[in-house]
Amino acid sequence: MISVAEALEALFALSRPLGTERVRLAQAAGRVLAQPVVAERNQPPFAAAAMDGYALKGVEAEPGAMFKVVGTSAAGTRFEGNVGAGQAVRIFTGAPVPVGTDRVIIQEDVTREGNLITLGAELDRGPYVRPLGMDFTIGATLDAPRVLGARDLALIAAMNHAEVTVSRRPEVALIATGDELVMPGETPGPDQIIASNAFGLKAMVEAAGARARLLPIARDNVESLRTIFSLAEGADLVVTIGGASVGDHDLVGPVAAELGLEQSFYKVAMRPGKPLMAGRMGGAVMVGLPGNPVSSMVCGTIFILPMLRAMQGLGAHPAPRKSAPLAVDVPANGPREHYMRASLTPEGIRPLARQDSAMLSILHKADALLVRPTGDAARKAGELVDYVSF
Ligand SMILES: Nc1nc2c(c(=O)[nH]1)N[C@H]1C(S)=C(S)[C@@H](COP(=O)(O)OP(=O)(O)OC[C@H]3O[C@@H](n4cnc5c(N)ncnc54)[C@H](O)[C@@H]3O)O[C@H]1N2
Ligand code: MOO
Repeated sequence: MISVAEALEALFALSRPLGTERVRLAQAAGRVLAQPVVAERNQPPFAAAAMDGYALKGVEAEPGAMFKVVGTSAAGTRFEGNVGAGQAVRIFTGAPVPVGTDRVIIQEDVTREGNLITLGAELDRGPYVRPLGMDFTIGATLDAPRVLGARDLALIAAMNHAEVTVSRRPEVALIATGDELVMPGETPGPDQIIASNAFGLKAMVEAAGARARLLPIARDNVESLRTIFSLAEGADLVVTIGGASVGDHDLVGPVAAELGLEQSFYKVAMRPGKPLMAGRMGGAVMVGLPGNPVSSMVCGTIFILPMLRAMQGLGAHPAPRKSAPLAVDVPANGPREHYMRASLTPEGIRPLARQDSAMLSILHKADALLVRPTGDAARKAGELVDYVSF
């Protein structure tokens, strides 16, 4: 059995970065920016008013001073003239500050009669002028790679780009296997259960930028598995769920081998998730997840998500870890790296009472996976331990 770190290395070796494509900005949220974005303009492109009021020369802004209003500068339509001594221009937020002025007096500090304004006894400090390029200037760069979020997209739009170059979304085919499974909403037979894993994994991989294809359930026979594998044609990553262990009905490995799987590894020293397999299958990477519901979701978090990030050009990095003090004592760990379902409390991280890899209700309560290294000694409450957040 190989270690989790070795398995991840092998998976990264299989996960080549996919190509890139251009997408409209409105479709770019959540995508991975593949090329830097460079500002094509200054923002603001002119000195702009930050408040509604009157633009005038700052040196003339004395309490009680009077000015003649000679025009208007609105957002979108500037005042074209030159503003002389004793003159002011009515101005609105976002409008270009006229030539000859460098200060905006807010309208609350002004009384106006006809074309004459008088400044109040106490003036706001101002100057309420945003200099040209105050936000960013031509050539300012947003670096790649990065996952594009709301703030990135607002900035890229302001830089005047209608499209961006992003990594192609990984196509992920999800194959649940087992005679015991029926789809949610169907009526299970007496010995059947509901197929849940592929739904959790679909949500997980889509949140990581992939496009998921939920294939029909493959039955525990060679023909059915062959047929469903053929529906995965064209995917970048084929993920099977279940049928990975050593039982007579665990046929995923043999059928995948018959279909050309070049196996990279089988079995990892981790708990849950031991019977994990992976390899290259034609143009795709194949990962065989264990069927136990918690095992498949933990393996999704620890292996599939980092692979999807690597495929999208974000680099080969394990699931990010943080550390927290233990809220309780924990016993020594065995020979497999243990990802314990745990909750983060004000007292520290606390493993949940039951750790059976079949229990989705426990996984659902957990907000962290407490990582116990292989052969780790017993640990006391208060000792710092690593965890992976969900
Ligand atoms: N003799 C041994 N038995 C087992 C070993 C072993 O080393 N020796 N390993 C155990 C471990 S650890 C795991 S994990 C499981 C994984 O087995 P498989 O990957 O072959 O999974 P299945 O047997 O198909 O299913 C296990 C369990 O999960 C349920 N399941 C499967 N798919 C789904 C799904 N899509 N949605 C919900 N539940 C699913 C299935 O009904 C079983 O209850 O093997 C141990 N055995
Ligand atoms: O490896 Mo299994 O996933 O412990 O239940």
